[in-house]
Amino acid sequence: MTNVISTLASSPLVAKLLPHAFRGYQTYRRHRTTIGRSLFLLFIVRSVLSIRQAVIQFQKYQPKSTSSDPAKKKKKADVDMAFLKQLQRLLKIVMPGLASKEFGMLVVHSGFLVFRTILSVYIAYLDGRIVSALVQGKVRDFVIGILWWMTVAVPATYTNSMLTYMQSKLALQFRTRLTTFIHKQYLTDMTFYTMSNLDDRIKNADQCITVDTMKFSNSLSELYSNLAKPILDVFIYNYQLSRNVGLEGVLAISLIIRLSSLIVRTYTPSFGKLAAAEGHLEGEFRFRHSRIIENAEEIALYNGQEIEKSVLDKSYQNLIRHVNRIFRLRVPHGMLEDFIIKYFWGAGGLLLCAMPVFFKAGGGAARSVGARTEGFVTNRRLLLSSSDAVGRIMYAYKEISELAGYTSRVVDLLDVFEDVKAGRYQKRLVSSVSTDANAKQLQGRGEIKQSENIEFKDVPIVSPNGDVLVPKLTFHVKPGMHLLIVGPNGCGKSSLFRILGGLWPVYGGTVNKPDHKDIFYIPQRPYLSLGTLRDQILYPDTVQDMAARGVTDADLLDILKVVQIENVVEREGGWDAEKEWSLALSGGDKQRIAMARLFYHAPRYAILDECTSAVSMDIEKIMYTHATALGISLLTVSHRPSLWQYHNYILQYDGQGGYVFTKLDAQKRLALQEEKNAIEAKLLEIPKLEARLQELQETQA
Ligand SMILES: Nc1ncnc2c1ncn2[C@@H]1O[C@H](COP(=O)(O)OP(=O)(O)OP(=O)(O)O)[C@@H](O)[C@H]1O
Repeated sequence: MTNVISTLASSPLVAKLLPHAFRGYQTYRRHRTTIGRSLFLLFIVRSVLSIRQAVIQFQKYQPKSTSSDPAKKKKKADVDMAFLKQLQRLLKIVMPGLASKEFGMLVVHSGFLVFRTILSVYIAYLDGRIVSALVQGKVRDFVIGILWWMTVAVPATYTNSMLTYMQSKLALQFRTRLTTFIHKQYLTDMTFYTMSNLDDRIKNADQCITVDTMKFSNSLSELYSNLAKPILDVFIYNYQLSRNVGLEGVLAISLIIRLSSLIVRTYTPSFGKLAAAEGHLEGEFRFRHSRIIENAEEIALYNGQEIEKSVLDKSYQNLIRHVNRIFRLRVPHGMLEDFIIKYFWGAGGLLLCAMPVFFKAGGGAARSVGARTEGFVTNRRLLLSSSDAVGRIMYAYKEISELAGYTSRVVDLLDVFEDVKAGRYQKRLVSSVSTDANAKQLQGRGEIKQSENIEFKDVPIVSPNGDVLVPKLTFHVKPGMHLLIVGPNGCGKSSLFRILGGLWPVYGGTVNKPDHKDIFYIPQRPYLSLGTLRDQILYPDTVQDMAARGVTDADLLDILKVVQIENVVEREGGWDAEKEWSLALSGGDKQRIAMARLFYHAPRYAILDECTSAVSMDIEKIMYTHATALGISLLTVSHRPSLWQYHNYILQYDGQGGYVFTKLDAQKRLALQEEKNAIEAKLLEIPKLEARLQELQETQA
């Protein structure tokens, strides 16, 4: 090392450069304050520019909104009158009245808040007394002060812990009220179905119900603590301060605080809108994940990982791009906020505390050193607490904005509930709707009447996209009739059942139908609920309903014997076994369980929508003959010719909006069967003809 230095020192280049370097250093020493100042100035200018840029960037950036209404889009999630109205609406739900448990908890919470402020003021005076005793060398006063300090710590720490406890309890209580209310709305009037199938506004109701309500409740409860206490603090501390240092000083500093708060508010990005948009993107991301779990088997068999991964990645990228934007916006905003709250107000506060020392305010200049020290320490503590309180109020603005975001998401959900319950749907319609006739049809409303029989009179079948599948449908089913419904794919066969089940609106004509419990529906992929094996047969009845009907496990086993699946009880571990039944049972097992469910309920009418596609012909025969023997009238959708023999009426769609509803007598049945056989034979010919055509083409080439 020494060698290197001596070699360098003796080098001619260094000898040449050294005088320049020395002169440069001398210049720097002479101007170092100027350089320092310039660098500092540069830093300030750079910071201001970056804040400006962030604000411009924020103004340019508008988070995507789900609403199609431009007026709504503009208003959503801002801290304004609309927000206050929305909040008031939710407050009525989470705190139903002055006699509610939540209001009681709020009063207790407020009591703790007041008590803590009183303790803080006392601690400020105690601090002043202790330091004053120290400065004056009064040992006895000092020790007494310390003992009091330790004594006050007991109620102070208890109050702090209770405040945290009350805040969490309140959040939980709010969430419970809101979730209970939402569940009631969501699971009545088929709202869970209509809002996802007939309306486009909320795509991820699960996210809104689970995450957004939780965030709203936490945010509301936090906000109360973060706002109520500082507001109280500001009043109490400022009152104490004005007594100690004079009202003018407190007024002057309050004015400075007010003006600087205005600056901070002006440059605060709309965190509410950003939080609402983040919630929306989180929901989308989660929804895409849940789709993969739902369709795992199909995706795996298609080997569709790559495409699913790209869909997930894209959704995640959208989310983190947005979150990153929020982070970037927070940097300059945090700087501005910190600068004003901690440094600018801090300097103002020191000036205020110095007033009784340098001037006559509060009789300060004439007092002893001990009294001046006591006054200064007390005032400074009061002031620090006061400025901390004002700071909290300022920070709370950001929290209010975020609360506005969560509020708007929850209120949007409630609005959609109300709308779909009243039959007001918002869905992007397909092009065919633009014709006048279709648009008119969508505005109309048909009649629904209670009846013993099922009867459609001039009822249009219209899909949620506004496609008119059948302009006017007329048919009926009475006890003893068994109706077969046939037609090409997508012509509206299952849609008829959706209208009958009350899922789709009746846009015209009259629908006569019996009570909901008299019509039982079995789809191609039967729904299996969470619960025991027994629950699968009873669904939607409960074990209590089963007992009330006088049905025993032995009766259920007899039903399973009819569909030849009684071994499932032993195989799966008894009636009380609980599993994810949709995974545990095969396609055929599921269809047999669904049939067993039908036999247990034995309704007046059964809708069988391709529900025997996975079982053999023998089982199919048993199912149909047993259902008929139980006196159930069947409405079957099926492409299987083997099923025709069990029906005596047919509703045949032509796929162009037309249909035929007629008796299916033996002759007609035979004719239809022959026609079907002929078509199937022709279809079988097609591959042979294609192969021959290819042979000929190859020979030609
Ligand atoms: N929830 C929905 N939202 C929008 N369109 C729908 C919805 N459900 C069904 N449709 C549309 O309604 C039309 C009729 O559907 P439907 O299920 O009644 O056909 P289908 O005759 O039973 O056909 P398949 O024989 O293939 O089961 C289809 O074009 C379908 O795309």
